[in-house]
Amino acid sequence: MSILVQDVSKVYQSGEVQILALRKASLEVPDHKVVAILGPSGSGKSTLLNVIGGIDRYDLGSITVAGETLEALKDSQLTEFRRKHAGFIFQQYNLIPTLTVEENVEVGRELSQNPLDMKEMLMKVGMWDKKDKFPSQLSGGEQQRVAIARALIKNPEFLLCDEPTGALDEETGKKILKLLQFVNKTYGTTVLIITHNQGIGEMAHKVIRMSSGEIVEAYENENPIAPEKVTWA
Ligand SMILES: Nc1ncnc2c1ncn2[C@@H]1O[C@H](COP(=O)(O)OP(=O)(O)OP(=O)(O)O)[C@@H](O)[C@H]1O
Repeated sequence: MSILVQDVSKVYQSGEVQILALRKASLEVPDHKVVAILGPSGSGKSTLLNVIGGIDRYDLGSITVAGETLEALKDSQLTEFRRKHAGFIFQQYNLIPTLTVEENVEVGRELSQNPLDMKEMLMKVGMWDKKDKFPSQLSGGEQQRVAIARALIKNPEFLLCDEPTGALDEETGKKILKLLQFVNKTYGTTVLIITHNQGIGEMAHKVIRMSSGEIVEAYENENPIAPEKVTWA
């Protein structure tokens, strides 16, 4: 099992107020799957992704990812885990504006002991011919492709995507989903996608729905559909 989350709870302290962002969440994700995480704003989706990826700590429960039990790791080991195993994609791309496409992807490469080839990576995401451009010279979809290349060049086992198509129109968003599905098939990367778009669940092997910090529904799709057929909402 590539990801095993067992009864995980997380509390945020906001002044006097305690917010229970995760309530005994449990989840199993086998290797090489695409998982969609659905749920309303504030339901705990990002918190779940962040604890799985080792960005955040949790208060109770256990998470095992790629054979590592995360609550047993010291901070430096958790950083090492994150660098080695996890790639992150965000809605707002988070590219460095003063670096070119190639230099941005190089940032991801430098984090890895075993990186993939730069040219191959930029060809795969369709950005080789724009390798010397700066982020401001690219469309949103192109910037997201660069962000995907930056996350992938270190050859992570997991790609954790927080609203990867949230800032994109339908046509561009579907191209990004197609790229994520391609990555899953080609490299065997496990892909977790947070989305408000219910339709994206149709292309996932597994769908989970969150509400008020709980995983209230989990089901599997026997035949995930192609991203271009996803109902866009
Ligand atoms: N750093 C923080 N400090 C305090 N509260 C937080 C923090 N991060 C998240 N929360 C709270 O925890 C709860 C879960 O937030 P989370 O971001 O995981 O939800 P989400 O489902 O990803 O929401 P969205 O779809 O709006 O991104 C919310 O009530 C949120 O306000």
